[in-house]
Amino acid sequence: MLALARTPWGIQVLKELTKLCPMFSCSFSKHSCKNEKGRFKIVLVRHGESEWNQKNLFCGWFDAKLSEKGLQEACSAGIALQKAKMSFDVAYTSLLSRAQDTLAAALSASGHKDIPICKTWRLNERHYGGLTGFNKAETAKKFGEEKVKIWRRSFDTPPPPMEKDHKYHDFIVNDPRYCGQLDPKDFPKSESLKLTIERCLPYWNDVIVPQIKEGKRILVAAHGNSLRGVVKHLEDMSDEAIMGLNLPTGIPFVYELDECLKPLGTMKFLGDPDTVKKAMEAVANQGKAK
Ligand SMILES: O=C(O)[C@@H](CO)OP(=O)(O)O
Repeated sequence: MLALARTPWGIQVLKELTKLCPMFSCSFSKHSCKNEKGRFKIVLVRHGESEWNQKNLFCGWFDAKLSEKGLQEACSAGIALQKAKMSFDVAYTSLLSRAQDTLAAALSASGHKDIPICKTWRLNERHYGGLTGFNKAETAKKFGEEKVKIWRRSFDTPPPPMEKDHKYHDFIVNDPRYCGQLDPKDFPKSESLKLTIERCLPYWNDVIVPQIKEGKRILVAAHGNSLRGVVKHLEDMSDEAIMGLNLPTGIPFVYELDECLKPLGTMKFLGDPDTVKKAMEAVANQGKAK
């Protein structure tokens, strides 16, 4: 079976078989399913509003802090988790403060004390390259809304690269939080959603998935685009469909997963549907010229 999976035509055969019988992929996945009948659950949350979200700036790997509203959103996320009676054994987040601070506030507001927290650059926001620090509405005015939509939401068109003389280049590349995790020569210069998924998925598959399969209750606090990557993967969304997804800040969403980690439906937000809808539209509209 493994030999088959190593050849391109073998991968195709396995994909076709998997479509016919989802259990097939489960039985031959790297980690076998522990709970044959049961369902798994995973909770994901985009960080609360950051100071750069508030100013409508492309942020990416710049370490913007939470705004006051963002901190409140994070606390409300925790209260929503508590109301939904969600408890967690382990949490995952990025190396960026806005995600870590959201996680800390949400855990504390939901009454969690001292659960292990794993931090990885692989859950960072997508790198916004040369656009980092620019105002989204002004960029749309300059280059057109269509171009900005492609930079923000297309699957595989990365924004222009961040050159060495970019205002924020050295802040990011010399940031000590990456020491031991990411070699300066491996720093992205800009990332499309496709590239974001390529660096995020190995962590998802190798670290988070085995924990889900062990029955661990997991909370992931990350970013608009790293989470869009996870959602695309989980829901097997097309490159076109994912363009339409804008995640709101600070509202947790839950996936129920079957024994093969396929979602049993789409994401369920722990929030009032009208508020969620408006918050998603507001994120989409950030790229409109004012
Ligand atoms: O600026 C960013 O890093 C992201 C998330 O805030 O923005 P966008 O929604 O435009 O991808």
